Amino acid sequence: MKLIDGKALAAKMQAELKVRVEKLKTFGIVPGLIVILVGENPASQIYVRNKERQATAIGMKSSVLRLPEEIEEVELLNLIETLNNDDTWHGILVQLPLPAHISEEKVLLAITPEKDVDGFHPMNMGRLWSGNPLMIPSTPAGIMEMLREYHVELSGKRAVVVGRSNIVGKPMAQLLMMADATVTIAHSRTKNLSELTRQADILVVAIGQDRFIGRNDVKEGAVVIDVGMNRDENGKLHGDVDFEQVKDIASLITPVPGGVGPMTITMLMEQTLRAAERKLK
Ligand SMILES: Nc1nc2c(c(=O)[nH]1)N[C@@H](CN(C=O)c1ccc(C(=O)N[C@@H](CCC(=O)O)C(=O)O)cc1)CN2
Repeated sequence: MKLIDGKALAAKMQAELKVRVEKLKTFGIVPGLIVILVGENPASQIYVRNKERQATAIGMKSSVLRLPEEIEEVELLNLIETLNNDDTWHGILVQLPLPAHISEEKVLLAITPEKDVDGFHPMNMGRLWSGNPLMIPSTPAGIMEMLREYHVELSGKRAVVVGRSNIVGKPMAQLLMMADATVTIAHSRTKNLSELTRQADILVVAIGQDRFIGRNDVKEGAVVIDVGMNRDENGKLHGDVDFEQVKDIASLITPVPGGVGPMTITMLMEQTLRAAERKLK
């Protein structure tokens, strides 16, 4: 077994992004990312702080708008509209999850697709599925970078994605398909799931269930990517894959923490930089 070190790859990419940011600044463009956080979800607060820190560390302009939990949906939509028209910001993102009284669908639709660095706007999702992406959701984009970095051959390989969310499962499947893998999407209602996962050369698990995939669900030599982040009663973080059971079966495996997570934020920086670089064209 070899570990896929997401933390190390993210650090390497950040150094490369910093160079690109400096270059863009010589053309008078300072890439800007604005993050909107509604409420006080403790995990979201950490992710948002990390996004701001990372953006600043690579030389980008960054700000976080912290809004009260009880903000009205219309107020949030108006704010997004103002940011859509503000040239300071090349990337706008709304941290998820949102409070229950706010429609996630309406909010994501309000962000102009050119600034939607999360790639969650239906137009960006559609463009990805049409094979002509503008913005790609950060988690699957980061996974593709990891597979590239570790020279994982995808063409003609059997990939199984467990999870069908708009944020990870669906875009992941499409990116793997664009790389000529033969892709199956499985989910919580899939019958005989293990039969499917055992056929996977590349297994991506994003089902949100603690250590859901074990020894008997993985083919010998498979590449296993774990998107899960589940905290146990002691606060210890576990993936959707039982790392201890699977580590000696897989040829490559991502740890949790230190695998997919760090790449998610770095790919967000990359998308923001790309959005700013488009201003040159
Ligand atoms: N607007 C968005 N909201 C959310 C997204 C997203 O991509 N866009 N994804 C997640 C949260 N998320 C980024 O926002 C995120 C989650 C986790 C990590 C990470 O680095 N995890 C670490 C472990 C952290 C810990 O100890 O808790 C790791 O895996 O090593 C980065 C980003 C939902 N919301």
